[in-house]
Amino acid sequence: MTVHAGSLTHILPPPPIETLRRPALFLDMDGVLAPLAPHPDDVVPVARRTAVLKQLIQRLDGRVAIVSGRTLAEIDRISDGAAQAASGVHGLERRGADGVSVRDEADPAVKQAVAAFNAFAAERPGVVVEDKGVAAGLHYRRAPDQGGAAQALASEIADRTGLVLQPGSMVLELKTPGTDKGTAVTAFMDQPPFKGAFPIMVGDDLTDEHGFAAATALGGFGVLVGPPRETAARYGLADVDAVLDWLEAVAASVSETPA
Ligand SMILES: O=P(O)(O)OC[C@H]1O[C@H](O[C@H]2O[C@H](CO)[C@@H](O)[C@H](O)[C@H]2O)[C@H](O)[C@@H](O)[C@@H]1O
Repeated sequence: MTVHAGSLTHILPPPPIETLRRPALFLDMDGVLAPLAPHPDDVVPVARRTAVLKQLIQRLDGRVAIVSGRTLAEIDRISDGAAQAASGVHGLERRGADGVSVRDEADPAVKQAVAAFNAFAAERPGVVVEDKGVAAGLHYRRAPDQGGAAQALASEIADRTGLVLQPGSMVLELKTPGTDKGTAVTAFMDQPPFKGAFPIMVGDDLTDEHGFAAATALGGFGVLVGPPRETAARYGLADVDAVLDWLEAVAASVSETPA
């Protein structure tokens, strides 16, 4: 899917709460449900996040999915197992509300990418490699001066192997081709309990633009978390605390809405 981000010249308004009818929530993890941290392992379960996820899943009859670049195992670790429906590694891993998981077959070139990333990181303190099986991540948040060299390496591997280069927040990922967060949202919306509901994608990264576009195409909207930028999202929230406040308000409002 091609993402056409709209032009943005103003701060986006917060998403509505009381007027939502049968919402389906698609929630990004890092930068949305959890604040960014120096290392991926630094992100740990938090009681407030786990509680609101459980409450929403119950009150929305299961229409809540975490849609992340992390693996399903990482999503489960950070959310304390609260989320049944989830998509990991930008749509390459998917688990429905029924608990059934599928994972795309890894492109064999991912192993080459992991080896090249490990060799790169071995000589550069602070650079972290994440092996996600179907994708490889090269993190330079703790070594920002290595961003240019990391970009050159990842681009060269992508050009040579056909892996998809996915830039993120101080990370470069090389993915098995075929999916993104938009395909994940679309696939969820074709299945119970999401089918026929009003899709809302909440995200912060460029990777989330695919989810915003998919939610919009299916009659819903996107919510951009963080500073204004060119985006396909219609609404905005300032930060993780504002996201959790909004989710708690949605949960409270749903509990008051007659079935
Ligand atoms: O789609 P998301 O849920 O936003 O996941 C995107 C990536 O998140 C993780 O990396 C990012 O968060 C780390 C912890 O805050 C941070 O240290 C790193 O710099 C960020 O890029 C995760 O490690 C990746 O696998 C995800 O793709």
